[in-house]
Amino acid sequence: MRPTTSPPRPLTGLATMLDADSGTSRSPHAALTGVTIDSRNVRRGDLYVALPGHQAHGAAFAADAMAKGAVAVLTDRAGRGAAVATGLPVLIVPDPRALLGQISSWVYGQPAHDIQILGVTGTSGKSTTTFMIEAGLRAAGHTAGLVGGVEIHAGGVRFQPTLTTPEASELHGLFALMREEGVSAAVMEVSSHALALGRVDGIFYDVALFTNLSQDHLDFHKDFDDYFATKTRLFQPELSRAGVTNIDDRYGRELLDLAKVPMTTFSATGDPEAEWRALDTRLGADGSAFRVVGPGGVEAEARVSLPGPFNVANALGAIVTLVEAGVPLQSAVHGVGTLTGVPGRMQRVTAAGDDFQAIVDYSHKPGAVESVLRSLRSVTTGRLTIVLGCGGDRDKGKRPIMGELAAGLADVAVFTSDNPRSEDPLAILATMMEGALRVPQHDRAHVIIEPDRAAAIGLAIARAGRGDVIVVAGKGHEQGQYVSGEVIPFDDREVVAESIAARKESTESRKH
Ligand SMILES: CC(=O)N[C@H]1[C@@H](OP(=O)(O)OP(=O)(O)OC[C@H]2O[C@@H](n3ccc(=O)[nH]c3=O)[C@H](O)[C@@H]2O)O[C@H](CO)[C@@H](O)[C@@H]1O[C@H](C)C(=O)N[C@@H](C)C(=O)N[C@H](CCC(=O)O)C(=O)O
Repeated sequence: MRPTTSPPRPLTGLATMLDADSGTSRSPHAALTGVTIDSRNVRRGDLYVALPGHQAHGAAFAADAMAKGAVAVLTDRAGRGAAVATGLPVLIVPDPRALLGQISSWVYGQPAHDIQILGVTGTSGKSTTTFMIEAGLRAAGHTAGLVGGVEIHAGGVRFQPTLTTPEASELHGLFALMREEGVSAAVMEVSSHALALGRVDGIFYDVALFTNLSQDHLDFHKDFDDYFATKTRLFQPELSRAGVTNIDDRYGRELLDLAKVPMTTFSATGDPEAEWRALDTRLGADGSAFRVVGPGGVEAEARVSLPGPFNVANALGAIVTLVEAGVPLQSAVHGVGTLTGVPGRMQRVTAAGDDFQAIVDYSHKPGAVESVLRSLRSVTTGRLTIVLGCGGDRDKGKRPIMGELAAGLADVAVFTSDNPRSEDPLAILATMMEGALRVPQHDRAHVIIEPDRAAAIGLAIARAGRGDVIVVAGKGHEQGQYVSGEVIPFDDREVVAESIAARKESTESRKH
């Protein structure tokens, strides 16, 4: 699979004549075949949209965009000078980002109108649920598409994304690519950044799903209320036809009062108030079985091949979303049950014969860390070890919470670096330790501080005993570590596999 900062594009954009008069343009008309906000990704025929940013103004790259073949520039007053200097046709508007979705949709020939689109929002479970929904769409005979933080599937084209929800210019290009690939229905993760920044403008969701909400992204949102309010925007008639919500989650229940589209409720704990419920749930180490009961007494036997109660909630949310989108219940249940794994989500790295389990998981938020530890506890016969860190230059409030959860729920907690960015890793770990110390000593995990992530993983694997479960949390499918402005190649799954091999080698050499 191709990792990319420059995603594949549709073969054909809609060549459209743009009337623009910059006063200095060489040509008053330009044929547009694409849109991009990043000069590094410009293709011949693109409209380059120069946006103001945190580091720079996009207009600073307008000349670069022109050299790569951009045929016009859309920007704001601040970007005018540099944009006009290119000699290209220039459009000046007060807020170019506010137009990005509609313009991109128009340039690519409104591809999102030709595809049934389902959206998934919430703090945890978005990626796994989108993979489940995609499997259900396929089971119902759709050529399916998927857009999310782990992978993008546009029919036969698959690649790795840079954002959970792409910018609007990229997103409409993706839907155009999907249309070319014959995709009839697609599911996508909708992040709160996307809703706040208008990345999904010009998209209409047939059904939108809310999974749950817990503390995250407070570096971007003013406070938790702002984070929740942003999520609720998806459930307004401008963006979606219908919604599905998890009423086991406090915010999923509150959403019922805030949504302005018809909502369907579900509960994985069998709450009688929910329209759809999971009953007789049987949790197992490799997955769970449960009975889905819906309105009018409809029911089906469901199976999810991913462990933990949170995957029962993900599966039920996926099934209800599929049914609301017109997929027959039996196809939805069958499709969801066929999913056997999502890269970097509770991904087992140890082999069947190993006497301990090593799992890599993307959990990097308090809610996710808590549910991963609670569900792994139920399948651990030995000690439960977690290796985790907290990102630098991001939501600092979650650091002590993560430290407290790890120290309170695991037997061994190894605190290590996870994208320290510009911060001192030891300073981040010290704040996590403050949280760990809130746990009374007799209940507290054995806490080890090792800022070198590879050494931390190696240490956890070397100490593993029979029946132990080691979860390496935070990175999941990601393949880099952000350190002081650089991305250093790092894949937890590879490092875990290498540590297991090193452990085997040292056991063998001790035998001889
Ligand atoms: C912190 C943040 O949100 N940054 C976003 C922001 O970057 P910025 O303001 O720093 O941009 P900048 O570097 O100043 O550049 C200004 C403009 O010049 C353009 N540029 C820049 C350099 C160049 O050579 N050529 C060029 O054209 C840039 O594309 C940009 O439009 O504007 C960019 C484009 O407008 C975004 O892509 C970028 O998202 C970054 C990559 C990011 O990491 N965002 C994260 C936080 C995010 O969106 N996360 C969510 C949620 C994840 C989840 O919960 O799963 C997501 O949906 O992924």
